[in-house]
Amino acid sequence: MSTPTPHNNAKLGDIAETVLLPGDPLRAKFIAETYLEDVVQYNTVRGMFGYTGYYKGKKISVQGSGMGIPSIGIYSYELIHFYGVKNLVRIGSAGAINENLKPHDVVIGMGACTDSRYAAQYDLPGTYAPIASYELMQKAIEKAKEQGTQVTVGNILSNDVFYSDAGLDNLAKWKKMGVLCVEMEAAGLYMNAARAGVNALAILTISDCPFTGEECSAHDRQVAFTKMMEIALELA
Ligand SMILES: O=P(O)(O)O[C@H]1O[C@H](CO)[C@@H](O)[C@H]1O
Ligand SMILES: O=c1cc[nH]c(=O)[nH]1
Repeated sequence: MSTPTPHNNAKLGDIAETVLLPGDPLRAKFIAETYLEDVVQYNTVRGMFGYTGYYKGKKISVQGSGMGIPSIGIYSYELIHFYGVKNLVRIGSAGAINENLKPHDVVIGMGACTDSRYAAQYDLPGTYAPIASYELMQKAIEKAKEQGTQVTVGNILSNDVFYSDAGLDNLAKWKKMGVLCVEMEAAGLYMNAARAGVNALAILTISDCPFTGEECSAHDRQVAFTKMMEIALELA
C-alpha cells in the first residue's frame, strides 16, 4: 500500500502507532495544541486534520475521523493498512440512553451495537458482535481511576441516523437491552480493527440526553471534553 492516500497526505512514518480519533477535526487541533509537544501537522486533506507529537515523552497522533461509520471506516482502514497503526482510540461525543448518564459523564464502549450494514462485507453466517480491545479498555479504566474520573463501562450503540424518522422509539428499544449511549462510529472502528488484528477502543463523553433534552454546546463538544482526552492520551 502506498502513501500518501486519497484522504491523508502523511508519509509512512509520520503517524504514531497509537492514534486518537475524534470525529471533529477541530477537537483534534485542540488536543494537539493543548497537550502535545513537538507537534507536526501531517494532514489537511478535506480539512480532516491529523497531527503527531509527544505526550509525556511518548509519540502519539490525533486524527479527525469525520462523522459516521463510512467516514471512520476510511480513516481507520488507511491508518491501519497504509500507516501501520496498532492502537486506535476513538474519543467522541454521545447521547445518553441510560437515564443515570448526564452531560460530561465519560463512557467506555466495551461493545458496540449497530444498525449499520458495515459487517455485510465480511459475509459472516450470523451477527457479528463488535467489541473493544480488552488490553486498551483495561488500561483506560486504570488510568481513569488514577485521574479520579468516574467512567461507566458497557455496551453502546453506533447509529447510522442522527435525525431519525423514528424519533426516540428506536433508542427506547436499545435502552431495554441495557445500551448506555448512542454515537455513530465505534462499531465500524471495532470491526476494522478486528479484521486487521489490531486494537481499538471508544471513550465517549455524554454531550446530550435525548430523553430529557439536556445538551452541551458545539463549543463544549470541541474543547471541553478533557477528561476523556486525558484518559486516551495515557494509552500511547
Ligand atoms: O463528537 P464526535 O466524535 O463527532 O461523535 C458524535 O458526534 C457526531 C454527531 O453529532 C457523530 O460523529 C457522533 O458519533
Ligand atoms: O450520535 C450522537 C452523538 C451525540 N448525541 C446523539 O444523540 N447522537
